Amino acid sequence: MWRRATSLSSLIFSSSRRPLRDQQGAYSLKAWEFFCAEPFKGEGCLSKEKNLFITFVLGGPGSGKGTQCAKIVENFGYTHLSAGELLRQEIASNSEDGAVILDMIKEGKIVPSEMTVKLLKKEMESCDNGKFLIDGFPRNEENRIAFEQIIGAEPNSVLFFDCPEEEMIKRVLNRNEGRVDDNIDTIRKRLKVFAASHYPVIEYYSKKGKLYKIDAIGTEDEIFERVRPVFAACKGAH
Ligand SMILES: Nc1ncnc2c1ncn2[C@@H]1O[C@H](COP(=O)(O)OP(=O)(O)O)[C@@H](O)[C@H]1O
Ligand SMILES: Nc1ccn([C@@H]2O[C@H](COP(=O)(O)OP(=O)(O)O)[C@@H](O)[C@H]2O)c(=O)n1
Ligand SMILES: [Mg+2]
Repeated sequence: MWRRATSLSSLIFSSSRRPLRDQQGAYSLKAWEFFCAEPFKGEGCLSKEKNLFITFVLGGPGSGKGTQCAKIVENFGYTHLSAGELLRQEIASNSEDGAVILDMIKEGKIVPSEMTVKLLKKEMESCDNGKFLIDGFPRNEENRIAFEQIIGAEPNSVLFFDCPEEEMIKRVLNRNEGRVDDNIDTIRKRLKVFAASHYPVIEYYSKKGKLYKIDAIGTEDEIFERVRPVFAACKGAH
């Protein structure tokens, strides 16, 4: 069950251009309740003193996660951690893990969670900012559980960019960043992995009332206008 099916999401992400005034008021109040919950104080290896405020950013390959994260950072002062980017940096470092990771990425497979969470943890620990956008993670239940166990934190909220497969394929093939996995064969494998593994994660956060499903079709700016109210409602709270 999506949040969209409930009052909040239908208000935030409805295609209606001008929500009614009282609807906007209701939305603001609810968004405040959901998004501005007490920041999580890390209880795992991350300092207990650090107030963590975590948003997971999910969606298939090419759904626009990275593009929208850049806009959120610019407007709302988050630190962006892309799981895929951290894995690519690990490959570039020529470490032992890097060799394993390269093989997995070429095949469109999900890298063992402890490797990915180790990289996320290192970044989170070395960052003064406690507000994190974690992009492309968790991609499956194993990722989700490993994060909870190793970091000792849960996300405050989860964005899910909902995009049709044909649009994702088109965008990835046009991405032109020289990635080893942005070719049609690997994309098809990644889409299969995505279809097989993302739903339980989405469902888990939906049941917790933390999921915000966003229609990922439109221009980058149009999509950001669907994202903005979610963060704007909370600006100044952290
Ligand atoms: N709304 C959009 N419409 C068309 N192209 C987009 C849109 N958002 C992002 N793109 C482009 O699609 C490609 C994939 O976007 P990206 O943000 O890297 O997605 P993801 O991180 O989900 O794989 C990039 O080349 C990006 O410039
Ligand atoms: N949590 C994650 C994130 C990415 N990855 C790997 O890294 C690849 C690229 O991830 P990405 O998030 O940069 O890809 P996009 O969705 O941005 O296209 C994935 O296809 C996986 O092989 C992973 O194994 N586990
Ligand atoms: Mg990306």
